[in-house]
Amino acid sequence: MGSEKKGWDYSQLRKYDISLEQIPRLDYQDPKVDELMAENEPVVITGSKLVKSAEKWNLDYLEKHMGNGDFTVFISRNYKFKYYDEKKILQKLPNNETNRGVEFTPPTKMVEMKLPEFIKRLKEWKRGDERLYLQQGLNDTVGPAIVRDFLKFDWDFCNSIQKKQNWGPLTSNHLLIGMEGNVTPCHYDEQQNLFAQVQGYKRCILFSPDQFDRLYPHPVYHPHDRQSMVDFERPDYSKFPKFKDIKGCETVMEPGDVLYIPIYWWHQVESLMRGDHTITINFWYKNGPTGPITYPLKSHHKVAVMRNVEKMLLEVLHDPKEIPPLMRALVLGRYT
Ligand SMILES: CCC[C@@H](CC(=O)O)C(=O)C(=O)O
Ligand SMILES: [Zn+2]
Repeated sequence: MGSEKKGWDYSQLRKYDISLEQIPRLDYQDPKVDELMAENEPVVITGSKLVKSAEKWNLDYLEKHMGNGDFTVFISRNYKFKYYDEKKILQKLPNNETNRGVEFTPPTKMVEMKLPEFIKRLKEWKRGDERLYLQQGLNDTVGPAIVRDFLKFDWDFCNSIQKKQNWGPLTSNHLLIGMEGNVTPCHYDEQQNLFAQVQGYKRCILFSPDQFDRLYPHPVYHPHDRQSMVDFERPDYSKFPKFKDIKGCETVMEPGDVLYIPIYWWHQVESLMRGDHTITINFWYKNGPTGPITYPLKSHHKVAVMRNVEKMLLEVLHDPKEIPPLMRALVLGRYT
């Protein structure tokens, strides 16, 4: 996959003991793109003009035109930005009761920051400093120039995909400005995703939903729901033995590339080390109505079933510790 002529090389990729194939890279006019997407298979779509109007979005342009709004910035003491759901953290409610969350220390701080401050900290960053990752849903607080660029995205291109693949509505576009070396650890989302690279190089490592039992997601009630418990750089094979058999695929995104990340597909995303900052715009879509059910169920349907079983068991048992003995009694010696 190394491609010096394209401005990056292997030394900028973090090293993992994982077998990875290449995600196909196909021109946006290639009919095979639609076939792969229809099969919920990832594909890098090249040559589209989806975010061409944003190719001029360098830091100076953004500072000038992004407006004076507050942007959501995550701050990490290391290079990882593992997502957590605040609503699942034990919280004191106004009436001194608590929600049904869990004790949890967030691994990153989430702050609201003006863009000039974010850019200043990005430019002044040196090794050992806290890392920053701007992750902001694009909304109408941005300046008119950005709105103009946004309106000039190739909406015919993504709307035609949405229609062909029978997806639900576009729910959001997130602007992602990451520092070189930042990593979003392995997780899955419950939406279809067109992941459009605007500036810099981003490595995307993907795993099919059928790798669920090799990636050990946190329990559904945990703030790190949907996130893998496995630390790719130092996997604990005693706790996560099946991770040894993990099989995935990867690509290094270049400006202009659009990666289709299918719903429920695991992905880990890294801004190349010793690269420049990266800018990405993602397009999250609700999934469309499930087509005709065929048996055995597809792996992503089984993930949805497992999530529902977990939620139901938590609802009726209340205590997560009651789940393993009940599931063992239900399965062992009876279904095994
Ligand atoms: C907030 C979204 C982060 C992104 C990964 C990355 O670019 O670091 C991702 O996981 C996605 O687009 O689904
Ligand atoms: Zn994601």
